[in-house]
Formats: sequence, C-alpha cells, structure tokens
Amino acid sequence: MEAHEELLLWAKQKGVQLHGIEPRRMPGRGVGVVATEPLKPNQVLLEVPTSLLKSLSSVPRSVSRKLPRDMSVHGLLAADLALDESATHSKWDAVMPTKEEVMASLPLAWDPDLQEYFPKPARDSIRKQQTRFKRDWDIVHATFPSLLEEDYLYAWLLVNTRTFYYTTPRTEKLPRHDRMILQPVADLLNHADEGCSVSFDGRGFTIRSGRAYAAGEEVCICYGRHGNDVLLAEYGFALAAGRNRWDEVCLDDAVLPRLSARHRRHLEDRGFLGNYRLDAATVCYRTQVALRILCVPLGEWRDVVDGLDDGEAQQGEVDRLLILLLRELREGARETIANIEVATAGLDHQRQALKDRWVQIIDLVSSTILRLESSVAQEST
Ligand SMILES: C[S@@+](CC[C@H](N)C(=O)[O-])C[C@H]1O[C@@H](n2cnc3c(N)ncnc32)[C@H](O)[C@@H]1O
Repeated sequence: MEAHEELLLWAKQKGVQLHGIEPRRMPGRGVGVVATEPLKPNQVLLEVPTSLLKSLSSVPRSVSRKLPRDMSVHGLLAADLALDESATHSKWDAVMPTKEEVMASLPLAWDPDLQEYFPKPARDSIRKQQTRFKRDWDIVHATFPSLLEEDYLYAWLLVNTRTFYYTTPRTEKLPRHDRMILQPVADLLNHADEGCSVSFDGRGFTIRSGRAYAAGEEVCICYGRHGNDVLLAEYGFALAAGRNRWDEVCLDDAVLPRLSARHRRHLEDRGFLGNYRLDAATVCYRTQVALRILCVPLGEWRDVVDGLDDGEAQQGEVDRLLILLLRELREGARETIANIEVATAGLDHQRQALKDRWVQIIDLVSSTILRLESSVAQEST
C-alpha cells in the first residue's frame, strides 16, 4: 500500500472526511489530490478536525518550555517536527517528501553560487528565508545542540511549504506570516493560480471547491497570488507560461540604476521608489511614474503625479524609454541564461529550472516590447 493510502486510513480514523477526492501521485509534483467524481462549485471536499492540527498549542511542553516564549511559530513547529521521534504521526510523516527531495527542490538549500542567478524577487525572498532560518536555528541549536542543522533545515522547509494560515485569539498578536498550522491530507493539495476555498472555525478546517471539476481532474488550492519568481523561491516550482495570472517581471534592476539621487528623492517622497513590475497585460503605474521623471521637467512630472495633467503629450517619450530599458533587461536575461549554461554550481534540474524561468521572463518582456512598439508606431502616424 502506498504511503498516502495508509495516511488516508489513519486520517479517516481520526475524523478527517473526504468527499469526492483522493490523494494520488502526480508526475512531477509529488502527491496531489484529484476528483474521484464530478464535483460542483462550493461543494465541501475536505474536513480536518482541530484535534489533528499541529499548532503553537500542540507543540509538546518538553520542546516549547525549553525555547524562548517569543520564538517564531515557524521555528517552534520545525523544532517539534525535527525532534519528534514518537510513532504518533508516523503515517503523516511518511507522505512528506524526503530530506533529499526537499533539499534538491527548495532554493534556500541550493548552492549559494546558483542562488545568485535568480531574478530579484526570488533573491529577495531567499534572503528573507535565510534571515528567518538563521534566527530560528541559532536558538534551536543553542537549546538542542545534538540536532543537526540539515535536519532542522529539512523540518523548517517542510513547515515553510506545507502550513496553512490560522488565526486564534492566541496567535492574533503574531505577525500574519507566523500564524500558521500544519494539517494532514490538506497539505497534499498542490497550488494553482485559483483554487478551492479554505476556511476554519473552532471545529477545524473545511475546503470547498471553487468551481466544477471533472472526475480525474487535479484539485488545487491557491497558496497566494504569487508570481513565478516567488513560487520558485518559496515552493521550488514555477507554473507553466500562461498558467499563472499573477505572474510578473520585476523591472527594478532595469529602472533603479537610471535614477539619480535627486530623482530617487522625489520618487521616494511620493511613494514611487522601487517595486516596478510588468505582467502579461500592463506595465505598472509606478514604472510609468519613475520613467516619466527621466523624460520631462520636474514641474510637468508633478502635474501628472498630482492628476493636473493626463501626461498624454509625453507618453510616446516614456514608451520609447521603456522599450529601451526592456531591451536591455532582455539582453541581461539572455546573458544570465548563457552564464547558467556554463555554471557548474548546483544540480542539472536546478539550473534547468532557473533557465526555464528566465525564458518565461524573456517571453513576457518580448511581448510587452511588441505591444509598446506598435502603440509608439500608431502615435507617430
Ligand atoms: C503543500 S505541498 C503539496 C503536496 C506535495 N506535492 C507533496 O508531494 O507532498 C507543496 C509542495 O508541492 C509541490 N507543488 C505544489 N504545487 C505544485 C505545482 N503546481 N507544480 C509543481 N509542484 C507543486 C512543491 O514541491 C511544493 O513545495
């Protein structure tokens, strides 16, 4: 019997209820959940009772009382997972990806030389994870010196990729990202850009279909409105091109170096410094504002920002500058791919995942360039 089938028997005995779904091995994405019959929108698919949640309250006192009271929930749950040698959760533990799989798929555990090739939002996310992991590990290592760092990292990454948002009177005061719990079976749901609804109350979690499903179709939840850079950095995968409505390309590395200290000050004063993005349909307003400051006198720029002028008269100039920057960005992306091709750091599939992501970025940038070129051509006729 497969581990996820044994998990199901255990979970059902403990009160988990599944309606029209079952876990199944999915090529390329570990275990997932599929519809076993046609499903209607808003149908209850899964119920997990509170008694089965691993939460701040369920961490045994033998672990929690040795750690500081202000330890992150993330760090505490990871310590519990890493130190738990009881058989209580053995059926659940058996379906989790192995340490080797986790270390190979999640960028926090990749060779630091390879991490440098990620696009900026992914690098930023990896850096944040590093900071949070180090803070938790320093505390746990001092308290449980025999625990190995790689075993704690494995547990910490499982928590990072498998928890659900959960707020109770006890967790309300914590930062939002730390109000987390682990739950069996629900943690087998893979991600799609739109998915089932997830809700909880005192009795437990309920997952309902967001739309109709055909029998055999994979049922997913949405881990958040993340672009592929963040999905790759946090969860170790990117959705296929055209399958992620939240995907975007960060333009900061192309725009910020162009801005003088004075420009930066003006943009900062108005809240427009950094976080420049494009998606499949548009280049964000922030980018338009930042590029406009490079194209027009300051007074005219202020009028547009203040809504006193629609800025149409200089839009062609802004678009031409944008095209130039996007071509540079595309060239930089091509160079990055060439550098990854000769790099030896990391594993083949990690380098491939990075190259695939850069190809997606090039495609998104190229279609934006085409769109802008045709609107600039129309303006000049
Ligand atoms: C909450 S778990 C989901 C269950 C997981 N597939 C398993 O085998 O246990 C999250 C992990 O599943 C994988 N995953 C989730 N959605 C995916 C998708 N759309 N494509 C590829 N992998 C996905 C990633 O490895 C991610 O870190």
